[in-house]
Amino acid sequence: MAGGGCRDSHREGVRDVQAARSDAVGEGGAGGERERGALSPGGGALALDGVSRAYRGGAVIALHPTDLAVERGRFVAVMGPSGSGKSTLLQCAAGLDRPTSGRVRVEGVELGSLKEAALTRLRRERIGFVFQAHNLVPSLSVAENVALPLMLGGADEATTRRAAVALASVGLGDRADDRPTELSGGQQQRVAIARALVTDPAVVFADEPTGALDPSTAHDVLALLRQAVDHDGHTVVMVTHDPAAAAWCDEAVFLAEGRVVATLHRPDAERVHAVMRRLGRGAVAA
Ligand SMILES: Nc1ncnc2c1ncn2[C@@H]1O[C@H](COP(=O)(O)OP(=O)(O)OP(=O)(O)O)[C@@H](O)[C@H]1O
Repeated sequence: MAGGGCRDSHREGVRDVQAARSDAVGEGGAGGERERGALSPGGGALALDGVSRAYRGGAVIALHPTDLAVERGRFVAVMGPSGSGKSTLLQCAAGLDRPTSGRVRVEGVELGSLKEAALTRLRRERIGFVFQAHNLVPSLSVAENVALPLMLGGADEATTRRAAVALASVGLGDRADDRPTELSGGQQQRVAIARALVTDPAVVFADEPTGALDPSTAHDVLALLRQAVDHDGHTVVMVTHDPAAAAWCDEAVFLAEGRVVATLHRPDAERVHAVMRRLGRGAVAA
């Protein structure tokens, strides 16, 4: 269960890097190059340990060595200006990209230790993805789209049943036989969420899941993700530019120039805006 019911008793405010590091490690913020997201002392669903990513032989450092731990049953926003390293962090954390240094663990399994086939299997079975462009397969029915991650491991009656349950959980149980194109943008994104949840993954990574939606539809999609966390114990890590979206989360982690520079516990849109303004242009959605 995410965050308990003490939202108002944890107004910690914005912390600078030094304070965030101290909170995370529970000690006096000794130096070093790493930046920590102060989310969980014990890890759980996801742990990044000194994860960095460089390009062009080190000429471009997209992500400096970063530590981040996300407990099970948490909803975490990753924010920051354009080019601050959000996608890089997400790609490394989700096993879509190999970090230049450091370790990523999903439920304690170190991704770097896996060969490509095992990593692919782990991504399919233990990680869910929701993208801005929901990537539904137009030639398949809604139910078949939801069942897709299960069908790659072989389709059977249980697969169909699980897909139906996932579809019902996003309120689209009656649209199982439709094609994705027969649904609205918001409904398609709900199908994508059902597909991400159907394997009961350790972590769902969402990259701007509401970026293409109007505010009201975005609200519904975020409420759905929140429900998946609160009611079903899912863990969601979401990249977003939108302070209103971040306000649905338990924590917001802010990146700037490839480093975690602030963490907000129980963020609200106003405080998120304040941090984003401080971080400068490109941080806030238009
Ligand atoms: N393949 C690559 N080769 C070289 N540089 C890259 C590559 N991918 C990303 N970068 C650089 O790494 C930095 C971080 O990029 P990243 O896409 O992670 O930022 P972001 O915060 O997700 O940005 P946005 O909000 O605009 O999507 C940027 O300076 C980017 O130009």
